[in-house]
Amino acid sequence: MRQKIVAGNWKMNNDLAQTEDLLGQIKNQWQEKEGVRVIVAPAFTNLHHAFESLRKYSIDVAAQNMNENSEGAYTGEVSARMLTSIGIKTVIIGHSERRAIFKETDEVLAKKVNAALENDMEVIFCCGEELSERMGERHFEVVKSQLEKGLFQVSEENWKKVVIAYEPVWAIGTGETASPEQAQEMHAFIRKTIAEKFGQTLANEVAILYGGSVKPENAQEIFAKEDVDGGLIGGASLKAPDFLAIVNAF
Ligand SMILES: O=C(CO)COP(=O)(O)O
Repeated sequence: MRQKIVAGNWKMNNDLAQTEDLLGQIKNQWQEKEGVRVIVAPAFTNLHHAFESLRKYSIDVAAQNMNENSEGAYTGEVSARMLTSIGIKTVIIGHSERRAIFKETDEVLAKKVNAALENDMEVIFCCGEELSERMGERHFEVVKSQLEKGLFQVSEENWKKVVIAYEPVWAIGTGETASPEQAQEMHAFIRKTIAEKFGQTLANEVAILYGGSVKPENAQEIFAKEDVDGGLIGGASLKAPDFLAIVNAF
């Protein structure tokens, strides 16, 4: 469903005490911002704590990854059912770090998306090109292919549970953001690509977030763009004042 979203991807940061501390700061300074949905994604070990801690707040908790299988001999992995059993209903799938470091292919990501949706979870599906691909003017082609191979198997009915995050790899953790115009251009392209396959009405209903060095200083001009429905925030989501300033940038 199209909505404004600010999601914090904490990545592999924060042990339990640090998680308690950051959540405490967020809660202390929390003022619900009408029309903006806020999500935090701590590491697996802290999901249960975060979910319980935020129960009385309108802040959702997401996982950063999950395995595509339902159960079995997959040492070290976590299934959709394990997540839903502790209240987690949203999962980030296909982050560029998962693709690059953990070699997750489009095919595996498609299976993860299906497994999440079968378990009635919401998916935040990440896509985005690397610097060499942008320099070679292949960025549209790359993102289209990621969407087609990883996401376009989703039934029309299930699109309600899909959020897309466009995260150009060259802008992640580098301090370099895509310009608001570059973000808008790609977001419009993503919406057009969805419209071509599933129709404009459905495409208009999909929330598309931007991620990559979003900070309080640049959030407002990025979020002001027509096809940008919010942000997936890395580094700045680890500091409560910065994260909440980004929420308030809407
Ligand atoms: O990868 C990101 C969010 O998923 C973005 O990270 P940064 O905001 O640290 O660039």
